[in-house]
Amino acid sequence: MRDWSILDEVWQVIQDRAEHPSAGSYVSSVLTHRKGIDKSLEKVGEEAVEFILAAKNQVPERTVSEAADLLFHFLVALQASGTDVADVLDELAARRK
Ligand SMILES: N=c1c2ncn([C@@H]3O[C@H](COP(=O)(O)OP(=O)(O)OP(=O)(O)O)[C@@H](O)[C@H]3O)c2ncn1[C@@H]1O[C@H](COP(=O)(O)O)[C@@H](O)[C@H]1O
Repeated sequence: MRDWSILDEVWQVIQDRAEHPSAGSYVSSVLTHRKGIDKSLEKVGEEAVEFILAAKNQVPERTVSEAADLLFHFLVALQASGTDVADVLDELAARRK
């Protein structure tokens, strides 16, 4: 099984964009959007719907692509909400039986 380090890598770059916004960065454009946090929350909603449709219609390649979009936008939204992904992982770990 592939390890999950790519999620950590993407999370780190999102932190970096939040601390040092840069022109030409998509993440920066979302985090500094005039709509504020609503922009990233809208993206999570859109990508969730696209993922659901792809999975429901059993289109494997599209399901993978939409799942990646959803994970990415979810991480951006966590940052926008001031939530540390480490707290989310701790919460999951605490639920292990
Ligand atoms: N994983 C992603 C990723 N997935 C999707 N996207 C971008 O998300 C945007 C959303 O596209 P859509 O078609 O959903 O919508 P749109 O209408 O074009 O854009 P919106 O106005 O709705 O946001 C596209 O511009 C994609 O390029 C991503 N942009 C960045 N990343 C990661 O974030 C890192 C930092 O990116 P920058 O901040 O751009 O340097 C990259 O190295 C990647 O690892």
